[in-house]
Amino acid sequence: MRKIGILTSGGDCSGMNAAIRSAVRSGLRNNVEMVGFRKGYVGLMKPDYITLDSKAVSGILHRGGTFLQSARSPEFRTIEGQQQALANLKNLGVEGLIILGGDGSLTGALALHNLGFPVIGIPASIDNDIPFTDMALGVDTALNNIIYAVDCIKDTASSHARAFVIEVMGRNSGYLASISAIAAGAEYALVPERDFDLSEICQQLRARYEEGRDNAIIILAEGAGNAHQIADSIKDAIGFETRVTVLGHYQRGGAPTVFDRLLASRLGKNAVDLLLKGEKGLMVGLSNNSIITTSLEDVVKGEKKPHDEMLRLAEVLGI
Ligand SMILES: Nc1ncnc2c1ncn2[C@@H]1O[C@H](COP(=O)(O)OP(=O)(O)O)[C@@H](O)[C@H]1O
Ligand SMILES: O=P(O)(O)OC[C@H]1O[C@](O)(COP(=O)(O)O)[C@@H](O)[C@@H]1O
Ligand SMILES: [Mg+2]
Repeated sequence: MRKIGILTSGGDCSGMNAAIRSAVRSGLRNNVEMVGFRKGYVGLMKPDYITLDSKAVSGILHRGGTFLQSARSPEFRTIEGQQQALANLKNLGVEGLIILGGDGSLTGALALHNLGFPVIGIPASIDNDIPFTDMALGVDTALNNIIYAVDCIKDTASSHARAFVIEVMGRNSGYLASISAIAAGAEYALVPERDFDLSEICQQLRARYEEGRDNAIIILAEGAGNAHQIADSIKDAIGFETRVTVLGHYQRGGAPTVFDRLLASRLGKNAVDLLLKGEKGLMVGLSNNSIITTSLEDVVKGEKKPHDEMLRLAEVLGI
């Protein structure tokens, strides 16, 4: 293989830059020309690309976001958009493509694979909603961002005897909410995967209040409800003073953690190795601290299940 392309698609996350750097350096070491498409599938369809030499990827390992930029592209969902991308790849002499992104981007990767183009996917989304990898890129950094914010909010919640509803991202996944609730010692994690009874929660908060515990942290996954409505319900039911903090895109940026830097470096290199071995239509992932591969078809069909042990742990801790 003489030329490999790489792109970052969907919601950005910390670790994307580190993965690009690793893939580029691995490719160059094998005398492969590396090109980066800008703004995900948008750049693939235009085409908008840059040649990536070793210098182009220096100084980016520690930076959040993606220097190739990312985008969501409705046009790429159409067969016309995909054919356009394919034609550009052929014209440019690109023989393999590495796609970093979440579940949507990997569905796009499968579409290219099904059209006969060699593709390897790298799971990258703070939502951690991609099956066949314990962790996607960016999840660990996002969790650390959340924990820092929750620790800060806990201080002021305690000073003012308030209940805080802290909304975290995750689209339809409660992963960030449940794991950060465990790690930050929150009182509740409200997630789409588990039904909750707000009146029961209010009763429990009142009982805690009567015991002298006059502040609480409720971490709400964005897909599980409306933070302001929940805070108002708590206030109306028990008179507890409430505040809402929506952490928003703060969660997605910042210097990647050591975990994300290492995972990114491992996945980037492995993606190149696979293409050079003639493998295609696969996603690289992490399982039991080893790099594994799964067909993109299984990834797209699969569903990420909440980890039983974590659910039990949350239960034992009363979250
Ligand atoms: N079913 C699909 N077929 C082809 N491309 C898709 C499909 N779903 C998503 N994509 C492409 O992937 C992009 C990113 O997907 P999205 O779900 O927004 O983010 P993420 O990849 O982070 O989950 C979309 O804007 C679209 O271009
Ligand atoms: O950045 P946007 O376009 O506002 O999208 C926000 C969404 O992106 C995410 O941060 C990441 O999701 P994806 O990885 O699927 O793109 C979600 O948690 C959130 O719902
Ligand atoms: Mg997604």
